[in-house]
Amino acid sequence: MTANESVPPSPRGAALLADPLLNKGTAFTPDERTAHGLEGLPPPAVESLDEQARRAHAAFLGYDKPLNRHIYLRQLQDTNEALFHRVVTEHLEEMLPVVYTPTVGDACRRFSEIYRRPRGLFLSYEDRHRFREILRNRPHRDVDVIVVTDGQRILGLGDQGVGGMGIPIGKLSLYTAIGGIHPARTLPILLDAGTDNEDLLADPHYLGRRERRVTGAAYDELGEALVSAVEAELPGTLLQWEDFATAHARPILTRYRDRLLTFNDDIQGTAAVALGALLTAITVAGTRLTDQRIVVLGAGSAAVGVADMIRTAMTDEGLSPDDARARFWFVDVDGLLTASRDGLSEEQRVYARGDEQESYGLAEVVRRVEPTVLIGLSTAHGAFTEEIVRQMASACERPVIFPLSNPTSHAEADPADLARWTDGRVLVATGSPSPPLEVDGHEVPVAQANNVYVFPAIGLAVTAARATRVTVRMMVAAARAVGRCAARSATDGSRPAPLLPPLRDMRAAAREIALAAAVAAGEDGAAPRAGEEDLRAAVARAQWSPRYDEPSR
Ligand SMILES: NC(=O)c1ccc[n+]([C@@H]2O[C@H](COP(=O)([O-])OP(=O)(O)OC[C@H]3O[C@@H](n4cnc5c(N)ncnc54)[C@H](O)[C@@H]3O)[C@@H](O)[C@H]2O)c1
Ligand SMILES: O=C(O)C[C@H](O)C(=O)O
Ligand SMILES: [Mn+2]
Repeated sequence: MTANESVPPSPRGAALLADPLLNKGTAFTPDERTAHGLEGLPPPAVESLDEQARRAHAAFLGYDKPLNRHIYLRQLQDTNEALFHRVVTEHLEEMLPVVYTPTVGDACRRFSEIYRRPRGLFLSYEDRHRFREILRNRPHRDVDVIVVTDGQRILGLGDQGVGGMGIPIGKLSLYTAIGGIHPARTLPILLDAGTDNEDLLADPHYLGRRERRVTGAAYDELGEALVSAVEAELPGTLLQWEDFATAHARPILTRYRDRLLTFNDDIQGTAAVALGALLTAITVAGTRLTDQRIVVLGAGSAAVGVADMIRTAMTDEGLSPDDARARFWFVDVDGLLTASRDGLSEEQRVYARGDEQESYGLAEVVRRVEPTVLIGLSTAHGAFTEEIVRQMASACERPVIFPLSNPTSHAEADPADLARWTDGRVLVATGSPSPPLEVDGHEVPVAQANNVYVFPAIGLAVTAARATRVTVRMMVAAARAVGRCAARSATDGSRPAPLLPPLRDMRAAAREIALAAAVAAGEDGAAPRAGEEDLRAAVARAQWSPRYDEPSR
């Protein structure tokens, strides 16, 4: 800071209580209350953070509906960040479905109705020439992680316009609660390109641009305006792309992955968690990755991203690229992807079958292929029917079935049905949280194969290792680390086994996954070289635990 720039005065009194990063509420001590002009403002009781957290948890439980619990927690976050994160961290299993998927989907749908206070930045197409200036209005100077969406493909719910802001906010809450990125160093961004959702366009309360989405060159200009503003104003910040429609997701990633520190969570984060869960599943099943026959329902950016990473792992294990490709059958809304189909993108064409002429539907593909693995990223609720699952299970001892579409209302199957239809032989993971299964009188948790196992760890990795790029090898290393963490908690004999580490151990798992990605970053020249023990220490240091401290602002 130069002599001419003045340090902004620390807020006092009511202004201090209104700053969620400095506010301690009832935890301000009598001395602090005197020193900062707070006497008489909070009620007389002086509480510790733990006491506040217990009271907040009781208040949370006082709401019955998940959306009301979400609103309560968001309001707590906007009032007192340390307290919010303490409560979420301590009750991760209970609160993840409320802060995040599936309830965040409702919060996005009803964004304009439940809106209370601004958070992050809204960048509109009209302002594209002034993004750098607007970025300077960000609430905090130094940012480690940005999550940006344009709201066009929110979970499986389609175009939510500015309502999509719920997703970057939710994801960044978990960057903090799990990855330990300081809340002051996170920035959610909503890129407002308009909306094609007729209900929103007609809704008098809609809070976004009431215009149709810009497309083509204008859309590309919008993305470029964001990237150049971030490069100029926040160089070195991790930029995570989230819930972009498939038509934009991959082109954006291809355009920017070698230019700045960036990744697409739906393509790469999803892939890493799916591969991690698959590696555990085949360990439990006692089979080899290179022997799997994999049917994928859905051929959007998430599905192709998952197959691409599994394919990389297969070639790492000795399969030729062509043989690895031949292990996959993709089925989308028009049926099997075949070489004779028109309109496939370059990434999809990789998986188009040359040996089949007809675009059979899923049931027929499962009958012909006898898959060992069935992955759903289709948004098609209930698409893994009893007939299909029984057919698969008749030809495979331990069918691996991952209905990964979110939220729950779009999942391809319910794990309890899968367990019934396979006599408990299924190895299952879902995208949204699922209640535990009853197997032989025991409760068996169902793994949540959601990119939440990966993105907070990637944030922690790049921050600790001072990485400048997110490389493919970093993501594959993260996936393998997810698998290792899970293998430790998977029971070998029990049916079905949990395929991912328990949510309560996620902060520890995030450190291990981050370490693996950080080591890979060094090997790839994407971060300064450092020894593993130094990196382990750097990761541990970088993981902030929720407490009252002096945030860097
Ligand atoms: N578990 C996770 O971590 C995770 C991560 C990313 C995405 N997802 C979920 O994956 C889903 C898809 O995401 P995307 O970005 O790839 O979406 P997308 O809209 O780009 O792709 C959907 C694909 O499914 C196909 N499809 C649609 N209806 C179908 C049907 N009835 N039968 C067969 N195929 C059908 C479409 O043809 C398309 O190929 C979403 O529900 C999203 O929430 C989950
Ligand atoms: O947001 C999630 O829960 C996972 C994933 O990013 C999705 O788009 O479904
Ligand atoms: Mn997503």
